[in-house]
Amino acid sequence: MQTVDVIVIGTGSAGKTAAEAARKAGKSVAIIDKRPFGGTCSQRGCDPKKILVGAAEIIARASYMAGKGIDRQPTINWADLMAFKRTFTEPIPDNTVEKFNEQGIRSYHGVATFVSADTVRVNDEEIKGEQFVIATGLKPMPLGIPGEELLIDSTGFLNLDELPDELVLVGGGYIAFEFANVAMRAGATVTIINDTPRPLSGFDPDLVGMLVKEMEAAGITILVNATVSAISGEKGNLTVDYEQDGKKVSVPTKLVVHAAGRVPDIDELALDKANVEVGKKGVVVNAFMQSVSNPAVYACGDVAEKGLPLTPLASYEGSIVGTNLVEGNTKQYEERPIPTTVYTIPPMASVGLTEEKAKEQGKPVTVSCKSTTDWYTSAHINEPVSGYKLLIDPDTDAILGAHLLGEGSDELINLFTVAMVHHIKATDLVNTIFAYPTRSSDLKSMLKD
Ligand SMILES: Cc1cc2nc3c(=O)[nH]c(=O)nc-3n(C[C@H](O)[C@H](O)[C@H](O)COP(=O)(O)OP(=O)(O)OC[C@H]3O[C@@H](n4cnc5c(N)ncnc54)[C@H](O)[C@@H]3O)c2cc1C
Ligand SMILES: NC(=O)c1ccc[n+]([C@@H]2O[C@H](COP(=O)([O-])OP(=O)(O)OC[C@H]3O[C@@H](n4cnc5c(N)ncnc54)[C@H](O)[C@@H]3O)[C@@H](O)[C@H]2O)c1
Repeated sequence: MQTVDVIVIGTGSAGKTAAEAARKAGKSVAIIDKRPFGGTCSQRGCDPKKILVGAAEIIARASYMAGKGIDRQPTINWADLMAFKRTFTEPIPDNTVEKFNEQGIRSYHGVATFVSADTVRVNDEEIKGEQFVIATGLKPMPLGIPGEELLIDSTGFLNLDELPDELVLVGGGYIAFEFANVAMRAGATVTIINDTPRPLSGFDPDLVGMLVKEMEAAGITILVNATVSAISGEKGNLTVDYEQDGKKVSVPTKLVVHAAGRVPDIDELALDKANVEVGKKGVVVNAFMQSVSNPAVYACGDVAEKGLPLTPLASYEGSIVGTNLVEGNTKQYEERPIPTTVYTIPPMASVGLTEEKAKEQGKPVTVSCKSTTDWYTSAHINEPVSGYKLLIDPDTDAILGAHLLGEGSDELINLFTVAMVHHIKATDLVNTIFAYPTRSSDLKSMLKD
């Protein structure tokens, strides 16, 4: 049996970061993954998604300018776009293993399962470790409905060789809204079916309302209060049953995509064998990202019950674990403003407090909310919708929350984040000179409001 100092399960942003830090400090490290090495973001998530969104944005931008100087509308060649996407995703597993080899990290391909508190099995091999890192991410939430096997998940969508001309997305969160825009701009008829009254529930409802209106105007059907209860038929000829306001409805479609949420990927780990406590959102950890029930085990990334399931947080948590593996528990998870963007067309981005949360906390805030569709940054590209909501502390002038909709919001949100993290006041930002005309230069007008 092999024995190492540290066994890392999962080769995504979290696991990789922790493994590399431990190895750099001289620990012997084994890393295991059951899928092609490299994790979700680079192969099945953020990065390939952004390639498809990038193409869809070209279609949208051209459509805004139809009759205003752009004559011929471009179209998406799905097969070519997928081939381009694969030039990014396909080299990742080999490159990842090569990098592990160069660093002296031993890599194992297969499902990892604890057989006891200090031993993990992969295929037929058992590896003994002193410390463990669980970084296994999330998987699509089982829906428990008849015909569930007829759904494809986000990975299936990102690997489609052909895009059918109609499809249904089950769920109304990040994945549904991003994929809906891509598929619609690639020529498909798209329906989003979300069970709650509010899709994209973590974002500001006023901006979500503006986005939904624009996506509907562009041709996407968005159903709310509608719960998918069954899928039937066969590949390419499916029926989706849903219940909306007490009524049962069936819609025919060609493809149904799971976008109804993701849950910790832990079923195969046999965590009970390692005495690792698990909560609803994953492995329960303390501020050091260490299991509260077994100090030899750390968890980071989406699978840890801390922070949002986003790539920058997976790397951040991985670096905390890396330090604590090497130096003992010295680095703690710090709460801080975390920006997030949903890559719809246009994108919507958010950081810090929402208006609802401020009300719940009884916090005095000055709220400004405006449509910016007629501002130059949107008007010069004839963008159909944009807007913002800002929350400022009336006593200290601190920015408490920023919520943005419109082209460039995914970049502008980072400026707000810098201001919040480094305590730059609203007035200081207003007194800064920004390049014009840029979306960042709108920040002054937003804050002066
Ligand atoms: C479609 C999609 C789009 C996304 N877009 C964005 C975005 O734009 N921006 C953003 O910030 N975030 C985005 N995310 C979220 C982001 O991808 C995740 O937050 C991030 O990848 C999490 O990294 P991780 O290291 O925690 O887990 P992962 O990268 O998921 O890695 C976990 C690894 O563990 C492996 N594993 C699981 N169980 C076992 C086992 N028992 N044995 C061996 N190996 C195992 C898996 O195969 C996987 O490779 C997106 C997610 C999806 C699905
Ligand atoms: N841009 C990004 O950063 C990005 C993009 C994609 C995914 N992600 C990450 O991946 C996670 C998962 O994304 P997601 O979109 O699958 O989940 P989500 O949690 O964002 O949204 C799921 C939605 O599906 C609804 N739903 C659940 N069951 C349903 C049913 N039976 N019928 C109809 N609706 C149903 C939920 O109410 C919810 O609105 C996100 O939370 C996010 O952290 C991030």
